[in-house]
Amino acid sequence: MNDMRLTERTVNANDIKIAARKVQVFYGTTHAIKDVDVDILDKTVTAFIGPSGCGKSTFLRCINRMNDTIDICRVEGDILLDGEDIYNKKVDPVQLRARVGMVFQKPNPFPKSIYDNVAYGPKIHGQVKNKAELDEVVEASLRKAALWNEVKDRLDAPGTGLSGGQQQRLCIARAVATSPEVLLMDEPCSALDPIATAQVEELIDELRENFSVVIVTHSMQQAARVSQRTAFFHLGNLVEFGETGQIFTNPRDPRTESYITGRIG
Ligand SMILES: Nc1ncnc2c1ncn2[C@@H]1O[C@H](COP(=O)(O)OP(=O)(O)OP(=O)(O)O)[C@@H](O)[C@H]1O
Repeated sequence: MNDMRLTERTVNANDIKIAARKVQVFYGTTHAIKDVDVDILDKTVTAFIGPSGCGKSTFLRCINRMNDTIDICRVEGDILLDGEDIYNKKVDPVQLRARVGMVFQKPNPFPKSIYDNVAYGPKIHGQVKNKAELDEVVEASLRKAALWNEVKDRLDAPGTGLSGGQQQRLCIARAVATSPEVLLMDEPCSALDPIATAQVEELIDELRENFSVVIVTHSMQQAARVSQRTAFFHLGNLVEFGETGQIFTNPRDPRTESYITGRIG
């Protein structure tokens, strides 16, 4: 823990982007998330930490309704994006996911070219007028994901032919291409080497200039490096939520302290 570089950055925007209230999640009879209230701030990186199985990914998936795709999963309570209930019947989950993008633990590029992987979202959401604009979005997104230099000469090659780390950066480029307001990242660096991890962490820091990032991570060093706020989950409960520096240096709950000092997990 000594090499942990605690984030000194202050939170600038105090706007609440996502407000979760009394959120409960069940998989059949398994009660995976219990009464979670949390405010995710705009232009802020929020880290979700906690031992395996505590519900981090489940709660993350509530924020863009990815749990809708799991038959036995039931979500209760309210999740508001800019004050609007994302579980309202009028909300189209596909539109929601353009606003609340997601990067998964395992890179999952489409079986398409590198170019088409990134171009897909802006095209289906009608965000570009012509090929020149699309080219610009593709290049800008690949640059943001620190992948442009490695792929600029082979944009027509299949995305699935890239290395694991490159595929993950391609998925990040795909997610940022629609200019989401919120980006959810579920252990995005677990398939990356230290260099690519550092690039992605840098990218996360840049992304928060424009929107909110929520990252699930098993690495407390990573949480400390990239986030301004940290939420500690344990057995489906949100035990503690606050400024990252406070959570790591002065946790209020003994369960948080045990986890960050390596006694549970
Ligand atoms: N698709 C599913 N079907 C049934 N139960 C599930 C499903 N996904 C998760 N669960 C259960 O929900 C609980 C929380 O799991 P979740 O994957 O959200 O935890 P996590 O904190 O992200 O874990 P990890 O760090 O290991 O990824 C666990 O008890 C898990 O077994």
